[in-house]
Amino acid sequence: MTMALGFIKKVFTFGKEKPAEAPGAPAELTAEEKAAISAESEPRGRDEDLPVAEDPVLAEEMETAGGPADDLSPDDLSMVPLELLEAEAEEEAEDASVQEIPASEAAPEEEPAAVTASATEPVVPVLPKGFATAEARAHEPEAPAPAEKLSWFQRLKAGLFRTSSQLTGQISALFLKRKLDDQTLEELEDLLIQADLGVETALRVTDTLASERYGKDVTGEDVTKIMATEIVKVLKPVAKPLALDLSHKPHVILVVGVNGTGKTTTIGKLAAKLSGSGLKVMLAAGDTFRAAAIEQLKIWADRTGSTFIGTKLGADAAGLAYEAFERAKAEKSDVLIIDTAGRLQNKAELMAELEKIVRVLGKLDPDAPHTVLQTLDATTGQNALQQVEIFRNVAGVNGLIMTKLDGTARGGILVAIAAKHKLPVYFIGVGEGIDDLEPFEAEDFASAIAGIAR
Ligand SMILES: Nc1nc2c(ncn2[C@@H]2O[C@H](COP(=O)(O)OP(=O)(O)OP(=O)(O)O)[C@@H](O)[C@H]2O)c(=O)[nH]1
Repeated sequence: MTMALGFIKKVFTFGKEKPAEAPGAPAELTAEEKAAISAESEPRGRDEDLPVAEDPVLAEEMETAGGPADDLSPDDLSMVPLELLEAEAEEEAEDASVQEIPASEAAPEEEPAAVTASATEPVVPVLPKGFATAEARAHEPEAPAPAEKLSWFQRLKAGLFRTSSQLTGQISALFLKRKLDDQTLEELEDLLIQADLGVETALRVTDTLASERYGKDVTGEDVTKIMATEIVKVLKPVAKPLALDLSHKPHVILVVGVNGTGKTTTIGKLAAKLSGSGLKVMLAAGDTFRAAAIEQLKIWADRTGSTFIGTKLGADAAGLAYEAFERAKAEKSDVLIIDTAGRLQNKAELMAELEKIVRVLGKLDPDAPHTVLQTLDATTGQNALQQVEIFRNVAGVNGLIMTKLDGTARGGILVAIAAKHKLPVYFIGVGEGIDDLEPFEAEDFASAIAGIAR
């Protein structure tokens, strides 16, 4: 209970205190750590420091592992405008000008609340906020204190400032001294689609508005309120805690997504939450494509007190995943999180690798991987919608985490993704720090996009 309370304290004091770490570990990357992960482009040979996994899968299996899932024909795949997506992503990254955040948006500094507990009480793992046991999904700690909530919300609002300021400015201009008619409704629909919210949500907003206010005067504020309400309706069903079935020992989480979307960092943040609540966590470096990714995960394992398993650069990722699962079972780990490569540059290889990982895990437990999480970079806009399409078909993604909602995010796309895919969104990333991962809250997100105070 001491540990559980300790963790709850960390969740409740989010943004106020140093992150949960292994004793003695530094809060930020040290110069050595940064140096260790900086040489990412240089391929290297066998890493003597890392445990090496044998490949339990026959070479011929690998050859037969290619090809898309049933509902994704090769034609579908060739239709995915990959080069276009990548070019778009680069363009978007270049375009993303840094927004100045008003001083009033700054998060206030607060002192963490003191929490005490008896050291003699038995350790009962209580899952962190944002997780639930399979039996009791609703088991969550109490709501955070209002001041803390404000701090977290301000960060999200700052991240979505670009989206909200542009959108609310355009909406106000549109409805300046104009009645609600077909013309304004059409223009509003265009604005909402341009903000990445998707056609479905845009139509929800205009339909509601038309049914309530057609022919009447409306203000920009009226419209943004209705927009926020409709966004909540889309997001609420997908804002769920990540259910862990700890009877699996381990519950296996496979993390997939395009490279650079924040897989490794998110794994580190998840590991911090889970190990901080007393669970035994193992991290497996299944991104064998990049030396820096292996090193980076090892650093996260050290920082979070998790067990690390890696292999040499270029080794078979499925072999590593299989060995990690065997070892996690033997060591009775509660949760095994497997990192993967996300290079979309070679779709066929990526698909073959991900399919093979899923297949070999299934040899040890037909239900594994129990969770397949995809990370999405909030700065990529429309691109993210197609990424979900691809990885859902290839790896059976059953949950999402959106990262980088702290910078110049284009968060509207999460609404379009929720409307289309209806996949649970478990967490959102709001920074590079170890505790910059928050459970996804529909109302907060909708208010931040609509620029509404909460
Ligand atoms: N600002 C911000 N940066 C983030 C967030 N999450 C990850 N990053 C940064 O994004 C960059 C890429 O993150 P990684 O975790 O390496 O991404 P990855 O998907 O594992 O990338 P590969 O290893 O290349 O496949 C790093 O510089 C992270 O620090 C976030 O929520 N906010």
